[in-house]
Amino acid sequence: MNVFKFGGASVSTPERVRNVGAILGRYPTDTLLVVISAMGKTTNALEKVTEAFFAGNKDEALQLFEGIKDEHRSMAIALGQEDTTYLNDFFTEVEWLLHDKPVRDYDYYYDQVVCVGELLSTAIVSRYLNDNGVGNQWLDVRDILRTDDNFRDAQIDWNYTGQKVQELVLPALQQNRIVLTQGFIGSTDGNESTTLGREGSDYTAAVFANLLGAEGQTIWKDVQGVMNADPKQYEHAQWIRELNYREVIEMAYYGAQVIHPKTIKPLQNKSIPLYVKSFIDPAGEGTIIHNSPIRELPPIIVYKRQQVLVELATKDFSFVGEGGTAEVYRIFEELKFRPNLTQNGAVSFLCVIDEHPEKVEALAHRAAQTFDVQLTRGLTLLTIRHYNDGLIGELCGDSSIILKQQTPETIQVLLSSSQAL
Ligand SMILES: Nc1ncnc2c1ncn2[C@@H]1O[C@H](COP(=O)(O)OP(=O)(O)O)[C@@H](O)[C@H]1O
Ligand SMILES: N[C@@H](CC(=O)OP(=O)(O)O)C(=O)O
Repeated sequence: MNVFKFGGASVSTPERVRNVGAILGRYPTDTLLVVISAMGKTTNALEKVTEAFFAGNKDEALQLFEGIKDEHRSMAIALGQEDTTYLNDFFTEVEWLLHDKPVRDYDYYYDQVVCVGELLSTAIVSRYLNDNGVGNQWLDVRDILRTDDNFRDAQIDWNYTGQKVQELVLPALQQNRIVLTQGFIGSTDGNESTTLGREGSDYTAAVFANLLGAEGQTIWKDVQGVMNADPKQYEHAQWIRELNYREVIEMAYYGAQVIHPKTIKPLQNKSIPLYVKSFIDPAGEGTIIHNSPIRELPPIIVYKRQQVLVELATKDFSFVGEGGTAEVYRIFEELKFRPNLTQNGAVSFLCVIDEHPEKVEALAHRAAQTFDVQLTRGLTLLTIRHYNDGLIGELCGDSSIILKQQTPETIQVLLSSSQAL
């Protein structure tokens, strides 16, 4: 039994959906749980619908949603489906909500609207596959994956979900060999939809791999495998044949956008190998990620752009100390926000955070009760694991270094110019 995950890029066009069929055709006897994300950039488009609705712009929200409906209908038609009425139930679920006035918080509405992206993509792909000789059963993951009601960052109830996997997923796999379901979404015990955090479909796949005791999980992407840097940001990026869980969890933690950081733990806990393979070249070797030590790794490079340096200084020249540091972390916890880098001084505390305007403002506002606060925006945080001096010089280029932190394994450099490579 294997778990496959197809991301938004792999189902973004009719050709790519057909390609998913061709990839599944390469595994004619395997039992496969297939987790799929929303098509292309649908999640971003649904976020815009939620924003308009919550801002009270009902007509705009409905109009934006009309565009999403059209795109999905066109996709279904391009895949040879004459009757697209089976999509209407999903559309209606969202439209009912958009006709109301918002009375609950933003995150709740976000999850109720955004979850439809995954429901639509899996419904369309499942039907296409069934029509074209790849028999499969579609499951609504919200009947299986139970979470708490921490909307937009819902936490999984592993016991309940494990029971449902036994009751619903295993029999479906035994009967139909291929089961298709949604990544990224779940549901509370009150049947409210939830989401697991952006790019959370990798994590969904890992949760199922863990609960099913899968032989392996494969993530199908538009790259050859995991590279030592994002090839869109660094032209000399090299493919890495083999990695271990520890290395990947560190890469993801520092911001490498290739695998969702939560994905590794459920796999590591059951020693399930993770394969990252190319949906463009499915016969290619890809990358295998497992538990064993890897002897030689190239430098691994991660850029995080749009960073903000927050300088907190005590107002009366007293030490920051344990109390001040604890206060800063309390604020981070309240805001559900994590610093990418921190540095303690005697009377100051520095942190580097993502440019998330509302959270940055809230952080500055809360911290100003205790500290003098200064913000510097538009910075780039460069992290290199297994670094060497030549590479640091090359990557920092002409940018000035504002902050540096170094261990024998990892160096992090905050650069003044977002023009840095
Ligand atoms: N270290 C890396 N190795 C490979 N790809 C990376 C890496 N870091 C970032 N990426 C980016 O990840 C992209 C694929 O991920 P993504 O677009 O999120 O796929 P999907 O949403 O379909 O799962 C690649 O096109 C590449 O630009
Ligand atoms: N559709 C969700 C979940 C996801 O994981 O997508 P992708 O696999 O395309 O990164 C998102 O865009 O956040």
